[in-house]
Amino acid sequence: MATPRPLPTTSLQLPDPLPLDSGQVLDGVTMAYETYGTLASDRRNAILVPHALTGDQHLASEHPITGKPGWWVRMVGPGKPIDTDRFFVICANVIGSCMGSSGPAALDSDGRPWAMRFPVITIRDMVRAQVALLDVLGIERLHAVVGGSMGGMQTLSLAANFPDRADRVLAIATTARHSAQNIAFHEVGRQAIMADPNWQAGDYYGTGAAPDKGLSVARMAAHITYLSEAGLTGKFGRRFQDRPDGTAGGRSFGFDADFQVESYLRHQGLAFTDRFDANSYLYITRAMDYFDLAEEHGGRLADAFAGTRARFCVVSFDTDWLYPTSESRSLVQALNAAAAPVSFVELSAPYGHDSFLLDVPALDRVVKGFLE
Ligand SMILES: CC(=O)SCCNC(=O)CCNC(=O)[C@H](O)C(C)(C)COP(=O)(O)OP(=O)(O)OC[C@H]1O[C@@H](n2cnc3c(N)ncnc32)[C@H](O)[C@@H]1OP(=O)(O)O
Ligand SMILES: N[C@@H](CCO)C(=O)O
Repeated sequence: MATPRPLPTTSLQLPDPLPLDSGQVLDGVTMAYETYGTLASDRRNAILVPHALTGDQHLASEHPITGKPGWWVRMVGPGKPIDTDRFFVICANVIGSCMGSSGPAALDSDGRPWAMRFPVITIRDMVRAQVALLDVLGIERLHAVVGGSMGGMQTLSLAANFPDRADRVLAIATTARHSAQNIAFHEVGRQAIMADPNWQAGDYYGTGAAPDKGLSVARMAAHITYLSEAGLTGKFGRRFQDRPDGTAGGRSFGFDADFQVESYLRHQGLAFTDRFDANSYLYITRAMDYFDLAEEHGGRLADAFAGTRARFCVVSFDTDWLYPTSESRSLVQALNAAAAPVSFVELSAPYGHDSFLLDVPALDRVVKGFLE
């Protein structure tokens, strides 16, 4: 199958100041985004794909830092479930992130990095920025909005706050509210970053020493939550890591990475620091923790969807303990109570929360079917 041909990453400045949930207003917001496929003359074939916590606009194109394929290249492209021969697909880096859209690592109008002067943002703020981008692109109504994890939160927020903007809403491996456990894991990560002496209250840009140790530990802890016990056992079990000289590993009676799973996590943590900014990690995890769609709409989740005319599809994975199926069921019940048309499927996959990024053919079928 042909590789999708994205336009190169583009960025633009939103024409109007962006009002934020905090009460602040963000001026001169930059949105970095990629598009795939061709916009139909009636502009009705657009699909917005918001990304997850550490994702970016490189949905189906090579990542410029890691050189790896885009994070959903298996899902998006010609003939794929999100078929770029039919649909015009838009993926924008969320505000607060670090791949070109406005965020703590970007420069303020005074030419200095925002750092911790960047306002605290919410999922709804991210969505406001994406809707403003759609306005600039002249897309009034989406064929669909599709996202997993934090991308799924954005699909729900868009449906709730901009009910006329999407015909279909596909929310995968997500939740309508961050739980105490979700917040707790994020707090461990944030504390690891802020305890790193290189963090310097967020003013580390240009010092040559970023809080990589803290960010790496944050990612290690978070990465465990994206996997499943069975997945980790299947991949590594209690096997020892070979030593750097190639000899068989074992108990070192020290604190090297004796076990493969330790070595793997250290690798995941370190690799993450190459592509992600520690302050962005603070801001985006905070936005996720604040996410509570019911609270935003008077306390009853069904009321969040009162004005929607979209069709919904909710997908969970049986091994996802971060956003378990029970949370998807609550979401579906709320959609039912709002009389919104919704289909729901719990898919079986061994990989845990990150199953939505991996090879799960049943997910491909659900996505393709729902977009028809
Ligand atoms: C939705 C969005 O917006 S995208 C989100 C952002 N993107 C991501 O989260 C992608 C990063 N996450 C991952 O890669 C996640 O691990 C997954 C679960 C999605 C990918 O799973 P898999 O493809 O099965 O990869 P896996 O988890 O086995 O990791 C492979 C990596 O671990 C390394 N590794 C495997 N075993 C070991 C070990 N014993 N010691 C050290 N490193 C190891 C591999 O060398 C490989 O490294 P590389 O990525 O630098 O090439
Ligand atoms: N692993 C993905 C999903 C987390 O929810 C990410 O890093 O964004």
